[in-house]
Amino acid sequence: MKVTKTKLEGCVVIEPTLFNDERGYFFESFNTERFNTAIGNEINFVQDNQSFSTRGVVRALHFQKGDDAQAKLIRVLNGVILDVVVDLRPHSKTYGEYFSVELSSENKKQLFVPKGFAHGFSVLSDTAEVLYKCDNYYNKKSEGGIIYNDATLNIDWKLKSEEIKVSEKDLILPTFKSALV
Ligand SMILES: Cc1cn([C@H]2C[C@H](O)[C@@H](COP(=O)(O)OP(=O)(O)O[C@H]3O[C@@H](C)C(=O)[C@@H](O)[C@H]3O)O2)c(=O)[nH]c1=O
Repeated sequence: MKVTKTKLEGCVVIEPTLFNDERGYFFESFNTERFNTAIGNEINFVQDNQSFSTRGVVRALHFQKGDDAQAKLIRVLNGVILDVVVDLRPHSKTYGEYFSVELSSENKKQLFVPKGFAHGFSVLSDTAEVLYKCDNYYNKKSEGGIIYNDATLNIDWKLKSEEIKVSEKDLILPTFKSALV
């Protein structure tokens, strides 16, 4: 497996080793030992989430607060997404910066996002199924978020503004500046 660091310390892109033969392909989509070695930390994933979305959907930008903060490992079963993370760690040298990467069923890339980041994605294919592991359980009371089109972050979701579809819940999220005070 190939592990590539990103400009945001702790966020890494993982590309599993693929075994092709006349039947098709095989790969280990997750291996605790290899994963922990790759990121240099011991992560205990406790919840898997799967979502299906159509082109233009933007699910963003989400995080859980305090003790409920979640590290996530994201991959795509079908389709293409632009996965986006924003560094919310106050003492980080990349605080307030974002990183994006295309994850697809074709490239089989996975993005590991440690605690301390907001996460979201846009759907660039007709449909997309996204699967991600979390190292903490969902807690509605701890949910936090930032509006997807925040002017300070200025995220390029690789979609035309008229095709973007956002949930009612996500449309009323605060700005980056007001979310963190
Ligand atoms: C996230 C989550 C939601 N739910 C429920 C709450 C709600 O009724 C329904 C849909 O929830 P949401 O609208 O929050 O789903 P969604 O907008 O897909 O939220 C997810 O977005 C991506 C980008 C993330 O990073 C995730 O952590 C999560 O925040 O599912 C759970 O039961 N468990 C969970 O872990």
